[in-house]
Amino acid sequence: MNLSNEPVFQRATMVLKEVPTDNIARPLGRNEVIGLLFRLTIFGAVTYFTIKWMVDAIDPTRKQKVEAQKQAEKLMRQIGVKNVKLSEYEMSIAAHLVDPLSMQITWRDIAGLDEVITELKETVILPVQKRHLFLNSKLLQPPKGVLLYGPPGCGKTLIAKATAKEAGFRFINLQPSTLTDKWYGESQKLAAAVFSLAVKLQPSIIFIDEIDSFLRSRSSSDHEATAMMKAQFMSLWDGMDTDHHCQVIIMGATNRPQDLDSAILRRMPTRFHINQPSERQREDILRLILRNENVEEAFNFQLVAKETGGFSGSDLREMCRDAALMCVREFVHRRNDSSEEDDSIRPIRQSDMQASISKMKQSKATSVHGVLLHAALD
Ligand SMILES: Nc1ncnc2c1ncn2[C@@H]1O[C@H](COP(=O)(O)OP(=O)(O)OP(=O)(O)O)[C@@H](O)[C@H]1O
Repeated sequence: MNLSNEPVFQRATMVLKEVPTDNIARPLGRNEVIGLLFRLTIFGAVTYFTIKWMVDAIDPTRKQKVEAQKQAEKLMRQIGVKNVKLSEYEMSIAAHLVDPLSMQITWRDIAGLDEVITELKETVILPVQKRHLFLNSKLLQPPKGVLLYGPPGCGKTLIAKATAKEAGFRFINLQPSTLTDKWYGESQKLAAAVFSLAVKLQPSIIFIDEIDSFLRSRSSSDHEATAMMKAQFMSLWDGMDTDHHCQVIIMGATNRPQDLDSAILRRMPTRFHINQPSERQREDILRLILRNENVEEAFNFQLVAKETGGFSGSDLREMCRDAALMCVREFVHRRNDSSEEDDSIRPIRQSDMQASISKMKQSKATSVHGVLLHAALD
């Protein structure tokens, strides 16, 4: 013992002596125990909520989560799902549900893809709608994975949405970035939530546009978290595959099927090639796009189809919109220039379409040139 501190030590001993020892040794009374427990509970609760508040405050995704929750609750109400409890992660995924009221696309909105539609009806929709007919057959179960592949703008998303609408499936439009933009560890919870939500909402379609962007061939340069998420995604998929009562279909769309992981391709045995439309298909698409528009009597659809080789459905729509806008512009100029009260917009003429075709060809050539230049610079 350090004797230089002796006075301090002596004072401390005196203080201790003054404390009645029976106060320390005696058991606590009932009220004291209750009081103590009460204080401990309050202290625990305050600590818990303070820590929670601090964690929430520093979480950069908090605002997104709150928004996602509101959106999800609204959509769940719209699709008539009640009394289904969702986890926080399922809520984030539910925000990507497509509102069935806004999803009005049916087979009638798709032109030139009759063969694909017939096959989809036979292989995907019928086994779901007439389950009782297929119950005993293992061969004729609806596929758990469907791949739509082909160049951009040719109707893959349209096909997926129309399938969901016609079959009465709920449609989860999953953007790969929803899963990949998250913090480490969150991706896996979100991937699990995709499947658990789809099961809770079944029958449902999980649509993954540009599926190659997150399920591409695995490579050694993959981030550890990405590799784990991919592996987990596949095992969840397999889990669903073994459950014959599960009515969830994963529908993926890609412009680059060659980049997809072979294990993913194996899980998507039902594949549809949605190719660039042929001349005949372009004519059908043009007729569909212009069905409710004011088009001059002598309009030659066949000629337009002939002159738009290499155009996608989306190009054709843009081109028609451009031609229709020409009529509107002319109407506005006419009204500004003259005082006469002419309240009608003239029909779309062949010459408008011809001008739009030239414009579209030019813009396509520029963008191809841009892509090539980019590739050369890379
Ligand atoms: N076969 C078609 N019939 C009618 N409209 C079509 C067709 N193909 C494309 N379109 C038009 O082009 C638009 C884009 O099509 P969609 O989004 O389905 O293409 P996509 O193949 O999914 O393209 P991306 O690969 O870029 O996602 C549609 O909204 C529609 O207006």
